[in-house]
Amino acid sequence: MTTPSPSAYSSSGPSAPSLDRAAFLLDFDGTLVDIAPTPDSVQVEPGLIDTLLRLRDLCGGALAIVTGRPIAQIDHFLPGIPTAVAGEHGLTLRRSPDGAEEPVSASPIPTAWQQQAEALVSQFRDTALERKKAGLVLHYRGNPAAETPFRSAIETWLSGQDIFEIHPSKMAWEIRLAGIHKGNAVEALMAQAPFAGRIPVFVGDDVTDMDGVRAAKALGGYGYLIPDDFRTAHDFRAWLAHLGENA
Ligand SMILES: O=P(O)(O)OC[C@H]1O[C@H](O[C@H]2O[C@H](CO)[C@@H](O)[C@H](O)[C@H]2O)[C@H](O)[C@@H](O)[C@@H]1O
Repeated sequence: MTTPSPSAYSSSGPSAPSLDRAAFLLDFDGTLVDIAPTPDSVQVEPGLIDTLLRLRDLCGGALAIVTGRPIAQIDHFLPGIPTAVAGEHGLTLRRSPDGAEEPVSASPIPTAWQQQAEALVSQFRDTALERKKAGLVLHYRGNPAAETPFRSAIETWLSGQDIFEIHPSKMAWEIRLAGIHKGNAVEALMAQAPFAGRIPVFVGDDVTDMDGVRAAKALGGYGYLIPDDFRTAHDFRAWLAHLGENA
């Protein structure tokens, strides 16, 4: 597939296809919202909802959020906004606003790991355990001294098995199912209406987003990372607002 030629929307910032041909697949934390001290304390900037709604209309509904968070959290922060949501780095998928989250047959995290994770975070102030469908996150943003002990504990739990993997996140260590990544979600969404036949534009900020970038580019689209392609998440959101305003 050939790379599409950019349109006039690229006047400030990286190139994008014209909105009537584009599909947007966007990361949440560090991209649509700034990184905050805790997962619950992120702030949706005034104007972002209007920007996303305008964009969704102008690109025929082809707007998806592809996040590491559970889908329910995107519903909380961006209620009714995206057409589709892929959660937990591509493990979970809801293909349409009124559709159901697709059932996932995945191994749950062993109870022993969950119990040890609870005990571990209780030993380090200002740390947190986040539970997911088939994973967990040990957050140490509030106490960086926990980084090494958290990693060591996870490595011990994971040794001798290949169902789960450790992944670095921003001031957090995550356990995920092996083989799950955002690239799968991009491919799945781009195969269905209203995304199919459009040019994917994926934007993210973290290691987990590199699979989304690769998948979008492999489909003949665009993949951008903050801070490589946009200096900050704020710059990215300004670019996004510009796309909507000039259509
Ligand atoms: O794929 P994303 O939408 O970027 O989600 C990645 C992870 O984001 C969240 O954690 C990160 O953001 C928090 C809020 O800014 C921050 O406090 C934390 O230190 C970061 O690691 C979320 O909690 C995770 O579940 C996501 O996987």
